[in-house]
Amino acid sequence: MLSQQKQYDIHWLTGQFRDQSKESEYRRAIESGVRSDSRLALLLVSVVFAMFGITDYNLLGTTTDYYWLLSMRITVVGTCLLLAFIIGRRGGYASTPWLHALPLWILAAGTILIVPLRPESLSTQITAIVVAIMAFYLLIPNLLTIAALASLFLSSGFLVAAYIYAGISAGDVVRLGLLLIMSNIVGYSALRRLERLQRKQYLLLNEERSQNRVLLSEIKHRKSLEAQLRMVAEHDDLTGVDSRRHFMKRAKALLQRSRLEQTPFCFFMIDVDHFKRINDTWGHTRGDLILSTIASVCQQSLRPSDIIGRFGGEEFVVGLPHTLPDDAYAVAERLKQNVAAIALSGELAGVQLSVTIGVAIATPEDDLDDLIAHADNLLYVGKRDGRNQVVMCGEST
Ligand SMILES: Nc1nc2c(ncn2[C@@H]2O[C@H](COP(=O)(O)OP(=O)(O)OP(=O)(O)O)[C@@H](O)[C@H]2O)c(=O)[nH]1
Repeated sequence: MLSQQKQYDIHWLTGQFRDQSKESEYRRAIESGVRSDSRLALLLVSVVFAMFGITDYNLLGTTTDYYWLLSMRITVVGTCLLLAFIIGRRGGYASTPWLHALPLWILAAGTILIVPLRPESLSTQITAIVVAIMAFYLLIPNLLTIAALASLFLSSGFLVAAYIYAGISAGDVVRLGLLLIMSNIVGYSALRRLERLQRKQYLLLNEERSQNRVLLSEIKHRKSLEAQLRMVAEHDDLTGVDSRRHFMKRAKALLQRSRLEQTPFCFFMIDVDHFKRINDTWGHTRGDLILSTIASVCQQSLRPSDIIGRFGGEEFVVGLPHTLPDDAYAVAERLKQNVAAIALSGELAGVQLSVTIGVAIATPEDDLDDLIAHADNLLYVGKRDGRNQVVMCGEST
């Protein structure tokens, strides 16, 4: 809890996270944005710095001092452009903050150097220094500490140069110093506020993202739970075929559709013969195994469009949409033969299995309960007549 609080703590003076790993993570996150902002700001500052060469010419003409100033401006602008290029390419805000600090120090040094070369234009330069301080804090994306140090270097360097080369009085130095301190305080406060706000915004965004992630995984988990529940509800857990409830739902829908489309629909009621004897002889566990083997053989004997469910105990039901009576009869026969051909292994080897099947054909008036009743009656006939047979509307084998 304490370390989590530390992670979210922002230093009052630097405007950075107290937690170093969090700070590095933040810097990495904003890296690409900072890179392009830095590059753009350096390009603009270079253009402005170079343009002041015109005022140099107006004031100095083609004197030695002018050429000194010109060389200085060319050096500063050239270095800033080179740095803009390097920062744009690989100016890692997290790993190389000094690369972002360097242009500030170069610009500050260049600005200070103007004083000894153009001491008579000090009043204009004071305005330029105040603007430069603001630009350091606000225009060039930088860390608060870097901006503050470079700005203090600019302010103090300018004051010293003004005192030595422009010959201003000690009183003027104090007045100028106060003005520059004020500019620094304003710039510093504004950037500190910005740094804090950006970090808080970053934290909120991160929090929102992690909440979204939790929510997504929760949704995923619920969906998989739902799927599992549906699977359990819709399937018989011993045999894997449809549960009775699910089968009835599907069969009702298929029957209704076949009635609407006026297509044939057939229905099987399948009962394993003498299953009580199997249970009594081999026990319930082996009985279960036999039952699920029969179910899977039944399922494999059907088309994918047919549906099969466990009606209860050792009884299965099958719905066959789009199936004519003769075809249904053939399917039931094949199913019966496939069950009879099951060759059990181990101690069950030699156990002969068989099923009796009642096949009902849906008439336009029949609902599902009618079909079940018809198939059940036919199944009863088959059982009575010796089992291991298919019975369909009076036909039997
Ligand atoms: N192992 C096992 N046995 C079950 C299951 N459900 C029902 N049974 C048994 O299936 C047997 C069905 O017996 P009966 O209804 O008398 O019918 P039968 O012995 O198959 O005889 P016929 O249907 O007349 O051929 C009963 O012994 C039930 O206990 C089950 O899930 N597993």
